[in-house]
Amino acid sequence: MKTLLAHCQRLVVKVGSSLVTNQGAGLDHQALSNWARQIAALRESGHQVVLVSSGAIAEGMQRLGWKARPSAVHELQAAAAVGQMGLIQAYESCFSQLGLRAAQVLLTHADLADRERYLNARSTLLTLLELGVVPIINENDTVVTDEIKFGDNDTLGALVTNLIEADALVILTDQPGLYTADPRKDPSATLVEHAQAGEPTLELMAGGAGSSIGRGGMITKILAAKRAARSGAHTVIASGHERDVLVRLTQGESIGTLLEAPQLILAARKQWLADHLQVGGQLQLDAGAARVLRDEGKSLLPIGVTEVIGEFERGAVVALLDEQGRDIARGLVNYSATESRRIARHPSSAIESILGYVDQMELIHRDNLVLL
Ligand SMILES: Nc1ncnc2c1ncn2[C@@H]1O[C@H](COP(=O)(O)OP(=O)(O)O)[C@@H](O)[C@H]1O
Ligand SMILES: N[C@@H](CCC(=O)OP(=O)(O)O)C(=O)O
Repeated sequence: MKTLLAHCQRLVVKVGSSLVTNQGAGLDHQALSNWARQIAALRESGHQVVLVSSGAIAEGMQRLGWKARPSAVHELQAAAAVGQMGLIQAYESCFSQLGLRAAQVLLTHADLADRERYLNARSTLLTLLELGVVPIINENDTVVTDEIKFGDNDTLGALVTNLIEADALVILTDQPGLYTADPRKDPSATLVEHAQAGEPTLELMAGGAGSSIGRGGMITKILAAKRAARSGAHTVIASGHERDVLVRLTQGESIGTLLEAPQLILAARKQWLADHLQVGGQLQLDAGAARVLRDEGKSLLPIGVTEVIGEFERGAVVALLDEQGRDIARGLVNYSATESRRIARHPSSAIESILGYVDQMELIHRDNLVLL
């Protein structure tokens, strides 16, 4: 069990408001530089890390000189907009001192529910990781209100985990992990070291936030672990104050609470693609394309498509038909039906001259394709 995280290469690390701020008084710069140093060490050891960080509202309150968290949503949104500047400046300075580039990415849950935006966010994040950049994500609080009311970046962490198919979600908070009851209220509560993500009993243990700074509490972390497990990712809930917590976790040490995903990533993703999305259209494949997909696990290139059936947007789920018309696979398509029709039967090298731009060389990337 100890070694589970040791096998995880792509990680989403989420740090909550309760950690990022210094008892509510602005940002804890020492803590930020500490995580940046650990993330730099992780990159050195070949890991890819996306950071989901809260703290915009807390920092905004400090900058605006507000003593108490406002209850009016528009004031929270204003504070988040002011504070996000400080948050990202602080990270930028920590990472640049370590010779690492960071990038700011603001997302909403709705962005990730929209297929086209989902694919755009996915390819941007994966490109940033390939470039060795550390993406720092927060909610785009200006355009949403639900999240800000519940203060729940845990869910965003899980959605990002699903989006980039991370191997693990590490949720750092102000407690050593999940306890059998809220330890602030029940001193006899004990630490849960290991459980299966999605186990219903976990939800009974978790209470709301313990401080006036954090909002979601443990329940959002438990639900985030359940969601992360849908794409096969394990979740660890641990204290952000624990020395070298990220480095030690990836070395296989058992710290905090490990919520294990029941399925392997590919199996879970397969299930998700096969179960959760309706088919927007169909692509008729030639015999060669059907064979390499089936036997060699390749991506689908436009040259192997003979006909495009239906109307769909980029990011739609389409069915892939073999020469006999059998539905052999599902996949998320990188081009709309109109574009797909134009590039079908052509080599990928011709995409740019036909469409005037290239998004991806594949019509459907292998990672977004499941054989039935
Ligand atoms: N079963 C539990 N185990 C641990 N902490 C719990 C539990 N139930 C509720 N909590 C509370 O959840 C808080 C962490 O959530 P929150 O304040 O929202 O943090 P964050 O800002 O890191 O998301 C803890 O400080 C604790 O008081
Ligand atoms: N996006 C906002 C609120 C997010 C939030 O409070 O989340 P969390 O403390 O992680 O449960 C912020 O950065 O302040």
